[in-house]
Amino acid sequence: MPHVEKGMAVGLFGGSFNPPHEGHALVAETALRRLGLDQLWWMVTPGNPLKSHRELAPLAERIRWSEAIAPDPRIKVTAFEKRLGQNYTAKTLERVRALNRGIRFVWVMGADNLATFHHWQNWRKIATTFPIAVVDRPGSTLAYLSSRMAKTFDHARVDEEHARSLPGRPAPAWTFIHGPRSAASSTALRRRAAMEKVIPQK
Ligand SMILES: Nc1ncnc2c1ncn2[C@@H]1O[C@H](COP(=O)(O)OP(=O)(O)OP(=O)(O)O)[C@@H](O)[C@H]1O
Ligand SMILES: O=C(O)c1ccc[n+]([C@@H]2O[C@H](COP(=O)([O-])O)[C@@H](O)[C@H]2O)c1
Repeated sequence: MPHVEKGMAVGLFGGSFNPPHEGHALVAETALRRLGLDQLWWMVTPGNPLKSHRELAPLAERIRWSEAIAPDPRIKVTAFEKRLGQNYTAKTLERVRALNRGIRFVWVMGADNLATFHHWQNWRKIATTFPIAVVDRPGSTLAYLSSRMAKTFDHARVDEEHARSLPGRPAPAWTFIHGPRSAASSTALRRRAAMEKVIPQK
């Protein structure tokens, strides 16, 4: 895990990054700025437990691509979940907390994940242990109206005006951050790359 100093505010941004793109970079920069973070850990997962791994590029490549797209020194690209030998976020966060007392962590994710968050292993435990920042994504702006997580923890929603206070808040506490958006997606990039293989571009 990256080195941290006591009292720091650290965002945890997990993803497949298969491949990483400008949308991810925008989420990272938005989280750093709006949450007032000292660091953002860009956590490349060995594999999302809910997604097929058929098209998943090797971890080493996803790390290398991520480092190239995230030059801000506050962004720490890491894949420590692989070393922990598991890919469930609740378990990862338990380890992160145990090994980093005195750090103010926030889980950061795109709004599309808000809609499916209640399918994650021990999702209530995550939401009652870590503050959560949800960053807007085209197509998922209204996810907070219908998602089970948002409904369950409606009482714990923090106005985005107070987003900077999120790292210090006891969970449950979550906010939805609006701002510049990017429609980029890894699926679209993989499709384009596959097309270019079939029809080589000049
Ligand atoms: N364009 C985007 N805007 C906001 N959040 C995003 C965007 N793209 C990805 N994210 C968020 O970044 C994290 C990592 O996403 P992921 O690596 O799965 O990218 P993806 O483009 O959604 O991939 P795929 O298309 O393969 O599902 C997730 O929390 C996701 O919600
Ligand atoms: O723990 C789970 O059950 C779980 C289910 C789905 C996704 N996640 C995590 O959510 C993060 C975003 O995943 P992804 O594939 O949308 O980039 C990544 O860190 C995944 O490991 C975790």
